[in-house]
Amino acid sequence: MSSLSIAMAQINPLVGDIPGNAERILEQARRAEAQGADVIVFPELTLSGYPPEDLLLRPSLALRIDRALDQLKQADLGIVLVLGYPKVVAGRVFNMAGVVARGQLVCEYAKQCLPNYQVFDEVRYFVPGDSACVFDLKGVPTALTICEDIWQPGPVEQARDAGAKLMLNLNASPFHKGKPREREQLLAERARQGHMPIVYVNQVGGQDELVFDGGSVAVNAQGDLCRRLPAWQESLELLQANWHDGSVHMAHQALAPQQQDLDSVYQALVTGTRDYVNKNGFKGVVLGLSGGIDSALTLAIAVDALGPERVTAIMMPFRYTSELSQTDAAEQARRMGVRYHSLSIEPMYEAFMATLDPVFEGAKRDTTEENLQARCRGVLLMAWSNKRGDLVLTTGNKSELAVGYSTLYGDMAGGFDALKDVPKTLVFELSRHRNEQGEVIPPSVITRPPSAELAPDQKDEDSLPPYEVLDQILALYVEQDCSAEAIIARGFAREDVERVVRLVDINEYKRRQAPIGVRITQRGFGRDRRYPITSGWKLGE
Ligand SMILES: Nc1ncnc2c1ncn2[C@@H]1O[C@H](COP(=O)(O)OP(=O)(O)OC[C@H]2O[C@@H]([n+]3cccc(C(=O)O)c3)[C@H](O)[C@@H]2O)[C@@H](O)[C@H]1O
Ligand SMILES: Nc1ncnc2c1ncn2[C@@H]1O[C@H](COP(=O)(O)OP(=O)(O)OP(=O)(O)O)[C@@H](O)[C@H]1O
Ligand SMILES: NC(=O)CC[C@H](N)C(=O)O
Repeated sequence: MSSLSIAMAQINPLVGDIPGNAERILEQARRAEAQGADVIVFPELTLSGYPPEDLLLRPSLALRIDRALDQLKQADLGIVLVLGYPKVVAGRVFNMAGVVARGQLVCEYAKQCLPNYQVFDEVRYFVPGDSACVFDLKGVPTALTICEDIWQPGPVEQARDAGAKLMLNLNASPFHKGKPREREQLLAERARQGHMPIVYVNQVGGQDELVFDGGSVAVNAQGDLCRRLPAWQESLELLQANWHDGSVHMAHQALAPQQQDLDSVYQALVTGTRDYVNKNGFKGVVLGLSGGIDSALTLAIAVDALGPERVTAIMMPFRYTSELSQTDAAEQARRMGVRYHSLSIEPMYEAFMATLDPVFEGAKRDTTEENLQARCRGVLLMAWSNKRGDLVLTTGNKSELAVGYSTLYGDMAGGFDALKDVPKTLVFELSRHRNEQGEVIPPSVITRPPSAELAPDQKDEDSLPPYEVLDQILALYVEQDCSAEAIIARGFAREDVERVVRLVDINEYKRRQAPIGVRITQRGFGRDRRYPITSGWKLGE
């Protein structure tokens, strides 16, 4: 019998920072070696980060990767490195996993299953591999696979047939609600199918609209979960295995708890916001705090992501802003300990109207005046951003973005929208959930009916179906691709469905100009939903 100590390195690489990622790899490898690990496993495309998108098309890619691999080979490590990188071979790019041992690249495996659905478009960049890679790891025949390879039955069966007794699987598997459970079920099935344990290492952290939860795990050949790393943080943990009677055996070891859905979604929003702000070098964030629930939840996320000292909230009252909105906003800012200012938009609104009145020639009031209020606020927030170097957080939720219930260059002006993929009903649930950990949002913000306060006594539900109904229709239409008729057949009022579906379709132009935000569902308004703006498609079908 011999023992094998496997370090699982759940790291947060920075996309494109190949030298920096090589340093991160070396730092983790030295730590793992000092703890006695034989091998260290990193996530998919460790050197480039995931997804590198069109950086993969840059002419200097091969040179940069070769330089980093040379640095790793020359590092004089006693531990075996298993890492991922894009590899250019005769002008074709492979999504590669490589094993570096004793200063040599001892074997390489090219990903065979290239995901090309939802947010993934690997076929645009990579050529698939066609064979298993089994190498000797302290006497154990060990196979490599990369992320999507494990979502299909082929590569595991192929590795088993090639004699592998252990599988190391490198991942960049983005989060959506429910995904951690889905992955663990899948891994159990694959381990049983391959008759071998699988060590699954995922990356963690935010990358533009994607967020990676980590949640790396190891399952034994029977499909039992033996190890789970904590979600939403970098983690380096050692996994002990024994090799005897021709099999790798793993006992149950520490299992970080699996989170409830609301916890994991909230953490996804916090992680996505934090990494966007930090990785893009912003000092902090600023947002308009209206006393409504969207900006309240966005503020809580920002503070949990960055700490109160990096967050500024600005209330910008107008004649329709209620007293309650102003006291709630000030109270929430106090509870969260953030910088708070109140800047009236009355004078600038009046100045715009005075300029426009002669050319509008007494035209009746409509949404023009409402949008002007939102745009005055957008101008102030962007001025703060320019002067102070803070990123403007917008606050639009998925329901609003779906139906175009927001103002271009007004409340849509900004750089990042934490709630972009969060339906309004989930905004309420998350706000209550956050308050259970400490009441940071004044309860009246959660209990009062939502209003844009752009006209006297305005309520969102005067112009939209109730959010419970709206969100169900949107989930069916946007996330599940149902037709309007199919949604009506499920019992929703024809009038509501036709109106909502029409609004979704005609507001594509607005979403194309919206800031990016954290994707937490299987279908966000981003990389995974690409509709033409100019389109003759009959609405809603
Ligand atoms: N296909 C297309 N391609 C490119 N641009 C297109 C376009 N169609 C219109 N446009 C442009 O877009 C303009 C219309 O968009 P926009 O100016 O945004 O204005 P619009 O969508 O007409 O109005 C904003 C709506 O959002 C509501 N709102 C505003 C602010 C906050 C909230 C809230 O509660 O969160 C709700 C407000 O009550 C109103 O119903 C048009 O005047 C035109 O310039
Ligand atoms: N009086 C205000 N002071 C500061 N910011 C405001 C004010 N009114 C609106 N905003 C900004 O514009 C965003 C959209 O606000 P609006 O009230 O129109 O819609 P909402 O979707 O109900 O948002 P919220 O629930 O945050 O009020 C707000 O989240 C906030 O960032
Ligand atoms: N990077 C990948 O291959 C990811 C694809 C995979 N199905 C996942 O989401 O986990």
